[in-house]
Amino acid sequence: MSVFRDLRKYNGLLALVFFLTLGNTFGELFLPRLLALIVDNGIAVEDVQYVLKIGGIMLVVTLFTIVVRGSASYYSAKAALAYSRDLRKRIFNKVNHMTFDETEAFGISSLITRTTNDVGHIEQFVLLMMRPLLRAPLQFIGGLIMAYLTHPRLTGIVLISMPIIFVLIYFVIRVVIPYFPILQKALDRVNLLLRQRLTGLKVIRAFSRDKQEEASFEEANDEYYQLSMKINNTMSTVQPLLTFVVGVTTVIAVYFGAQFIIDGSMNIGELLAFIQYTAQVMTGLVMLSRMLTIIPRTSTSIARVQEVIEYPSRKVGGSARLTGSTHSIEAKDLTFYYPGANLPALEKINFSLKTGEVLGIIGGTGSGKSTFLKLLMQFYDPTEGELLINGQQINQLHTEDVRRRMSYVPQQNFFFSESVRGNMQYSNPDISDEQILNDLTVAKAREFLPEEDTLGTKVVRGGANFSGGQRQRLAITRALARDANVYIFDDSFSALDYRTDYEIRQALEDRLKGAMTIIVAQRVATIRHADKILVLEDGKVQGYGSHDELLADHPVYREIAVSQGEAEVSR
Ligand SMILES: Nc1ncnc2c1ncn2[C@@H]1O[C@H](COP(=O)(O)OP(=O)(O)OP(=O)(O)O)[C@@H](O)[C@H]1O
Repeated sequence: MSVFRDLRKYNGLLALVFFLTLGNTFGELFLPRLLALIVDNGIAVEDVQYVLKIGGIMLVVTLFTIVVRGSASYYSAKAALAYSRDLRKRIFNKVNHMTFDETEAFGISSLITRTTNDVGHIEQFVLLMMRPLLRAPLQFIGGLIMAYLTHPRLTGIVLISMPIIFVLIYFVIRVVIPYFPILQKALDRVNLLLRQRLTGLKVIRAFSRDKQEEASFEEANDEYYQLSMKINNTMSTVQPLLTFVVGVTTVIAVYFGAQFIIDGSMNIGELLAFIQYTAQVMTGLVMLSRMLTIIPRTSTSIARVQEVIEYPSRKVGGSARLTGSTHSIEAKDLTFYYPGANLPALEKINFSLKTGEVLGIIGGTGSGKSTFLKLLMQFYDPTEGELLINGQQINQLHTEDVRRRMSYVPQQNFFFSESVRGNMQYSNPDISDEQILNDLTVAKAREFLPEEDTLGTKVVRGGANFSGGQRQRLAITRALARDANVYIFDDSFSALDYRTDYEIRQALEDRLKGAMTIIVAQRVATIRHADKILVLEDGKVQGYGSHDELLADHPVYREIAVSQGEAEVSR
């Protein structure tokens, strides 16, 4: 199973744990034998020297057993924890390269549960496999052999209780197995609701949905509790039943052992040792039963983790490398369908853009503007037609080369809870303070930041300590911080007042002279000075040209411009 692939790295530790556990079990099997010798050959004949000698050996064996058991426990924990760390990393790396829709298909909350809770279950299993799984059969078989060597006939009598234990375990496992997948799904839902509560806080408050959210959470949480209780109740019946069987077996051993002592075929010391071996055999069985009950839970978790790490993630882009800078972008009948969609989100788009030019994209909601940007940044490959970068088909180019030359301001801004400087360094780790201050000035972000320690100003996660317009200006600064060939602004001026919008665009024009600029907007004012404007509607190009050309030739554009008071031709 590929989930366990990383365990191979710890073969050395596993071997060490194996030998330590072997030593531990042999030590434990040896002790009752020594006890029998002390009782029968020492105490019974009042030989103090013999008692002291065997007592000394018992002490050494006990110390040895303690040391090897402690070491086995330490090294097995070390291997299991290192393994689960590697597994979490593997899942993270896999998720890190998934596309948006792939992540959504799993569900973000489920991916979190799989990385934490499910990996935790597998870690527990690995820990159990290393020691108890070896110790249990060794104790069981070793105990049986030693009991047989002590008294074969009594061993035969004791063995009668074994099938009862197997039947018990079998029934419990059959009952609980179907509950585990449902239990993990219930936990996914608890996580989903919690996540929704934390990220959708404002919406929940604004619509006064706190009570409903609490009710939904309580319902999901209770479902998880009920399922856990059902599993727990079934599992917890095993332990007392097993203890009962073990107790009865011991009584049987003592009863028949006493008969054998009377008829002279057994000594008292041998009976004492025999009882201890019986206890070891039973402990081995109880341990095995616990592991068997953990298997269904683990197999559910293994399946869930395996599903992520073996997911055939859609590969975007190709292996061709881009050399030099990106100097032209061109679309020829570019068409795109989202996976599983019947209608295209973009249909037969044509345009071309060169260094130094600005492309404006305008269109109503859902017209395909963001989709076009996603194709450009290789979040998806085009379905039909061509999207060319420096004349090369984008789906043949390496994503790293394509994205490295682009800088992007998304529609929904996200910031890390770090200083302004830290957030800017996210797009360019080598940027100097002076450059950041310069870019803050271009994006008119400096004016709302304190003069003292401007770059050390704390940004709360998501940028929650700034207004919508301020966040847009910080996001523009972050995009400028990167030394790119293509700057993309996805509706990045929408929260700005007209004057600030205008001033920033003026400053950007100068700053981005040597690059390509793509501005997506709903406002004509934001894109009217672009060299070319693409007018999109329902994924199709309704018009393509400069502001003046479009005003003259395209009724849709003219309509939008008139409605926004931007119908006069450029000065
Ligand atoms: N991940 C997705 N899976 C399936 N369909 C999608 C996905 N994202 C967007 N769409 C669909 O593609 C079409 C274009 O969406 P897009 O986000 O590109 O619009 P937009 O012009 O950017 O709109 P807005 O201005 O509202 O952001 C819409 O009909 C939308 O429902």
